[in-house]
Amino acid sequence: MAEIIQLEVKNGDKPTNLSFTDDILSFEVEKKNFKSINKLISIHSRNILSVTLDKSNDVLRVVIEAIVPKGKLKLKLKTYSFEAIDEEAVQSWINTINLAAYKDAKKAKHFKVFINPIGGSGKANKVFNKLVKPIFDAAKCTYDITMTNRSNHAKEIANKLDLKSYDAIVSVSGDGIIHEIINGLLSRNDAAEIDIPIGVIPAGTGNALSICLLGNDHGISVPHAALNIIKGVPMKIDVCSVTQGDERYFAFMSLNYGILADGDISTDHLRWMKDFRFVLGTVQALLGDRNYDCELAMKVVEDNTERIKQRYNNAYNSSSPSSVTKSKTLIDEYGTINDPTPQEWTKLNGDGYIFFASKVPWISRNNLVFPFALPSDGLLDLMVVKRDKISKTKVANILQAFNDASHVNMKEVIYYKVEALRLKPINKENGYISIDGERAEFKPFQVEVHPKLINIISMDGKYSYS
Ligand SMILES: Nc1ncnc2c1ncn2[C@@H]1O[C@H](COP(=O)(O)OP(=O)(O)OP(=O)(O)O)[C@@H](O)[C@H]1O
Repeated sequence: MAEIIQLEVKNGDKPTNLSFTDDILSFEVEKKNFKSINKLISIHSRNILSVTLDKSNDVLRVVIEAIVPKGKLKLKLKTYSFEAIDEEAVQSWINTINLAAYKDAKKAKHFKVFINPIGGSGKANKVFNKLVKPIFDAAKCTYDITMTNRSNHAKEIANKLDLKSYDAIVSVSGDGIIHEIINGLLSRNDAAEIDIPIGVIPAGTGNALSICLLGNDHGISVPHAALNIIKGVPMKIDVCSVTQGDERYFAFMSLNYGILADGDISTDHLRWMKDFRFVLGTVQALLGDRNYDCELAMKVVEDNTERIKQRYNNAYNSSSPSSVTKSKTLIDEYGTINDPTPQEWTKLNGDGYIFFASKVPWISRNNLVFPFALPSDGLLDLMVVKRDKISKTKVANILQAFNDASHVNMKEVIYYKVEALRLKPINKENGYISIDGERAEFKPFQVEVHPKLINIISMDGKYSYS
């Protein structure tokens, strides 16, 4: 039986116990508006931000700051305070609980925070002050804030930042600022030695990385994301280098050509329509019978959707990580495909509807397009839907199926695991190419995956697929 670590305290005049067992802290508090009725509070150690001893006003108090569930999906910050009886016992109890609460993660981290004031339709600053700041303060974390004042501002600062002064760089915006931070870090002279992790607060319109880290339900929840930054440990992710003409830059999410890129980028001016703009843009592209003829060359490691699925199942279903330490090694153990034997550049010429390569499983909320994407297998997942013998209705069905990833069972959807690819649109002067969700120049591009270049903060040490 697990050891119960108990501390006797007083709640008002009444003696009571704070007990900790099996990673759960539990105690009784009076029910609001019902003085004589108690309710049991149970808090998992990962939700405890800090336990401290308050000696002000000549009374010794144990103060517990925690993030507790509010309804099914939300979390809220709560403070509990009890009068301590024995100073020596309380100090040793507090040390034990704080150790259990943080495990491998560093306590009281110091962050460099970037807030994009135009991110998420101008809400990012309010999101930080109202939701993130109280949680960081309760966890005794400190921070220097930069409000970005132009495009590439975060990139320029990340490029020159004294990285030794911080435990993590935190982005309070959408995926665009994360893209900038990664590009700033990887264009430094000391890029090869960088190990500072990036923490993600979803405060933009596109928050795909946060959804990948925390799942479809929690990925846009700011308290979940703040907790993940406080309690998480670095998780390595692959980054792609993209060459377009003379330019070279880095992408951490996706490269997209075809109706999905058109649907996203061509409707950028219709942001007020929220998610509906993607539907509208994609339908327009479908009905407009646009042509996506291209030359696609790739270094294929795996070209059979069934085998790709099997490898994914081996990676994620054969072991269910129960702690941060165990899950941290899961990616290293299973994330790399054994004996990759890349074929020569395979060429796939022709017209199609979708040419979409990604390092991340979710491209947006409710769109699990790449359920086999792994953070650090050194490979890009490429999805191709060819035009041959496929109706427009079928294409619409495929798009709808992204919701529950059932498109992977449709024979028209082909997946490849590739180390590198080159895409050259043909018979077309203008069109849309989207890289990390932003419009890129309409030019041929070449992509290569670099394994484990960047660290992202994660509590679970893996992406979420649900
Ligand atoms: N003060 C600023 N004014 C204008 N643009 C800015 C400013 N600060 C940052 N940016 C730019 O805003 C872009 C969008 O940021 P980000 O993607 O993080 O937020 P978002 O709300 O998700 O935006 P989007 O809707 O474009 O995805 C970034 O690429 C960045 O270059």
